[in-house]
Amino acid sequence: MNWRRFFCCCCSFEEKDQIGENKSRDYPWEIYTLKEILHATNNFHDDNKIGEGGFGSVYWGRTSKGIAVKRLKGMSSKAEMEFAVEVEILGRVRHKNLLGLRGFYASADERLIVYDYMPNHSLTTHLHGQLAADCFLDWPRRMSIAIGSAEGLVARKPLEKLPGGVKRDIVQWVTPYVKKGAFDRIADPRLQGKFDRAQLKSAVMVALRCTESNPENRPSMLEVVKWLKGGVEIRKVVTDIEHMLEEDGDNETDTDFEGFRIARSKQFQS
Ligand SMILES: Nc1ncnc2c1ncn2[C@@H]1O[C@H](COP(=O)(O)OP(=O)(O)OP(=O)(O)O)[C@@H](O)[C@H]1O
Repeated sequence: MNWRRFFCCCCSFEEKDQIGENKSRDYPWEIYTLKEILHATNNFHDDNKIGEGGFGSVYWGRTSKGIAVKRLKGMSSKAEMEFAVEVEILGRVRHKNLLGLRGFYASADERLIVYDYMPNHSLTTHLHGQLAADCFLDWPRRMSIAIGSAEGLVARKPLEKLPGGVKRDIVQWVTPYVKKGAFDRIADPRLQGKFDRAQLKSAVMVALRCTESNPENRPSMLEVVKWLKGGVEIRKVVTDIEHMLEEDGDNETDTDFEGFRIARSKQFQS
């Protein structure tokens, strides 16, 4: 995108188009002008860049508190979807365990999402990114993060079920191992076998229920929390999924999944 054009465009929009218009106060957004965002991020200066995701770059900014601004690249339908999903989901939840959305901006050629700045980075960074080597998350901490995140999603009633479109490749990868009961092979190799097998099995089964193609069959987040905490109903969930997988048969070729697993292990070892 042409920077000069963007800057001019901001000037003309800044008084009218505010970030995260929140007239109804249904959402806990703060109101920013685009000028504030540009000022906070030093006009999206390279020195302020803190990360790069699949849909755009993320910049650190200074307002009264620290903010992180995701600037979506391109205006593809995928980017539009990412913007809508992120604003819709994070806009509805406000919880200490979830990343807070502070606002957003949308104009003809720009989509910006403003979050609280998280000095400890993302979970992905800790699990697979540059902090994976320095800061190892053991099994109890992983379980407590999973439960904490699910609790964060319970906090907001209208968002009882996760939306569809959750990454299918993970489900495809995990299914053959679940069918064989090979839960040890699903675990992150970096845990070196130090995890609670029953908890892992429950967590995987819950994840499978959450990614069922028919949204009606997916559990509410309240159920997810109960099951992850080891409520008695988890036994039924596990049995149901086992039956479902038995009926489904063993259609997949394991070779593809094995390749995926080896590549994943190498990634963790490197
Ligand atoms: N609120 C934030 N506070 C601090 N750093 C952040 C924040 N949001 C994102 N980042 C940094 O920017 C990086 C990219 O984030 P982004 O959300 O764009 O992508 P992602 O979640 O890593 O991947 P994808 O876009 O594929 O979902 C993160 O890995 C993280 O290091």
